Amino acid sequence: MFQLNEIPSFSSVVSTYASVAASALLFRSIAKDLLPNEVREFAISKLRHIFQLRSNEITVVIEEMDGIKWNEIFEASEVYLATKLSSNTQRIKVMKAVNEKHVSVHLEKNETIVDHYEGAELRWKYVVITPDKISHPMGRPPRFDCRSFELTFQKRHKDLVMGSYLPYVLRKAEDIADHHRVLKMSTLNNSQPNQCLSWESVNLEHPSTFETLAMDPKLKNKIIEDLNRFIRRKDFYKRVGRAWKRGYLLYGPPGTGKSSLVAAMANYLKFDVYDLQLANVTSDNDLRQLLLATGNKSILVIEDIDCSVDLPERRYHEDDDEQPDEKRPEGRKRGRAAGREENFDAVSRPQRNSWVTLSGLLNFIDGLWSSCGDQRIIIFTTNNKERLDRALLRPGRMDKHIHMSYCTFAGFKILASNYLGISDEHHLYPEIKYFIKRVKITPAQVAEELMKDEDPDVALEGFLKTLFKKQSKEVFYESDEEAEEDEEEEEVSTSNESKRQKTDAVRRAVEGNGKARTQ
Ligand SMILES: Nc1ncnc2c1ncn2[C@@H]1O[C@H](COP(=O)(O)OP(=O)(O)OP(=O)(O)O)[C@@H](O)[C@H]1O
Ligand SMILES: [Mg+2]
Repeated sequence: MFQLNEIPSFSSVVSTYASVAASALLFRSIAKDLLPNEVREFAISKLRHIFQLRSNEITVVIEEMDGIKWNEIFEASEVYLATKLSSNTQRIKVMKAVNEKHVSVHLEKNETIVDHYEGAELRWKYVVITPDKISHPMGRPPRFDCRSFELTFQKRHKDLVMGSYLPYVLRKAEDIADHHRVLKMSTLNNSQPNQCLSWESVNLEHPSTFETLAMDPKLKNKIIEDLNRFIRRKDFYKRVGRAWKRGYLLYGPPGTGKSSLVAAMANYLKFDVYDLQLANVTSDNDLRQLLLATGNKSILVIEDIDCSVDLPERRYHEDDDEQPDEKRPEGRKRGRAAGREENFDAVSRPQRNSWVTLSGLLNFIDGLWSSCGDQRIIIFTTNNKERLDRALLRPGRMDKHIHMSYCTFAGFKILASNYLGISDEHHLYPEIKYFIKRVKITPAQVAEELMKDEDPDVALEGFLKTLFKKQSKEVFYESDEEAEEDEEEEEVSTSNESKRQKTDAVRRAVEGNGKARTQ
C-alpha cells in the first residue's frame, strides 16, 4: 500500500510530468540526426523510466493495433471519449460514412480529456505518430499513422482502473455502439442455381416499434418485460447451464402484425434479423451451415413454419406426397400460398425440393447452434397454430406463444394516433368502440382504411362505414363466402330491397344502442 506522504502535491505532479515530457522532446530533437532510431527510442524509454520512479503516476498506453490484431480497448476508448468532450476540448474531427445514419465524433491529435470515475481522476491523451517518426525493424515505415491513447492516473488507482474502469469503458462503448448501430436484415442468396446458399444482408429500416404496434397494451408490456429479462440474465443462463437463447411462436391470422412485431423486437433490442426461408434450404446440412453463419445479438425468423418444413403429421394426412403439383386436386397447392388461399384451414405443403426436417431443425436449434453464440432469439410465425407438430409446441421448446389477434379498440386508438395524429378523443370513438368489439377486423385492414384520407373526420367516417358493413354481414350471413358473394353483387346492384331492409334494421338496432349508451 502507498503511504499518504508518498502522494506528492499537485504542483510536483505537474512539474514531474512536464519535465518527463520536456526531456523526452528535447532528447528526441537533439538526438534525431545523431542516433539510429532504435537507440534513440531505447534512450527515451529509459529516461521516462527514471523520471517515473519519482512520479506517483502511471500511464497506460492503449495502441490501436497489436501486430495485425485490432485492439478492442482502443476502439472502445475512441467511442467512449467522444461522449466526454468538454468546453476545454479545442479540436475534434467529425465523420459520417454514406450508409451511416449518425455523425461520429473523434478527438484530434494531442487533444486531452479528463474523466472521473469513483473518485479517481483519469487523464486521456490521443497520440498520433505519423509513419516517418516511427522506427520500423525493416527500416521501412508502415503506411498508416500509429494511433494510441495514453491514460494517466495515480498509481494507487491502478487496480480500480484495470479491474473496473476499463471494463466500464468497454461496456459503455458497447451501449453507445448499439444505440447507433444500423440493423441488418439477412435473407438467403439463392439467385444462382448452383451457388452455395449464403446470407445476403441489407439495412433493416422497418419502422415498426412497440409504440406503433397495435396490440393489447398488457400483452405488449409483457413482451417488453420478457425481452428485458432475457437480456439482463446472462449470468442466470450460465449458472443454470442453458444456452442464452429465447424462442417465440407468433400465431394469428394474416395481417395481425406478426412480422411487424418481429421488426419491433429487432428495433427495440437492436438485434439483426435473419429471415430464413426454409423452402429454399435443401438439406439439414445446408441448414446447419446457415445457422452457424448467423451472428450474436440476432433474431432468426422462420415465417409460416407450418408451410415450410416437412411435418410428419402432414405426411400422415397426405397420401399424394410424391405427386407433382400439377396432379394435385385444385386448392391443394404447396407452400405459403396454399395456407393463404385455403383460408388457413387447409393442409399446407412444403416445397418439393425441400428436405429440411422438423427434427433436424429443432435438434440443431436446441443443440449446437444455440450454444455457439450469445443472445439469440428465434421466432416462428404461423397462421395455423393447430397444424403445428407437437414437437414444436411442447414445453421448453418455444418459450412464449404469442397470439396476435384481431384489432381491439385499444389497438385502433394506437393506429388512429399513428395514421391520423389523433392523440386523445374523437366524437366518433364511441360508435367505433361499439362496432369494433363486434367485428373481426385485422390491424392491417384498419390501417388501410385509415390511410384513405388525411382528414381524420373523413377517414374515421369511412372506417365507421366499413365496420358497419362488416357488422351487417356478420349478423345476416352464415358464412364468409356468402357474405363475399353478396358484397360482389352489391357493387353492381343497389336495388336489392330486402337487403336494404335488413341493413336498416341493423342500423336502427345500432342507433338504439348508441342512444341507450349516451343516455
Ligand atoms: N398490430 C399491428 N400494429 C400496427 N400495424 C399493423 C399491425 N398488424 C398489421 N399492421 C399493418 O399491416 C401490415 C401487415 O402486417 P404484418 O405483415 O405484420 O402482418 P402478419 O401478421 O405478419 O401477416 P402475415 O400472416 O400475412 O405474414 C403492416 O405493414 C402494418 O402496416
Ligand atoms: Mg408476416
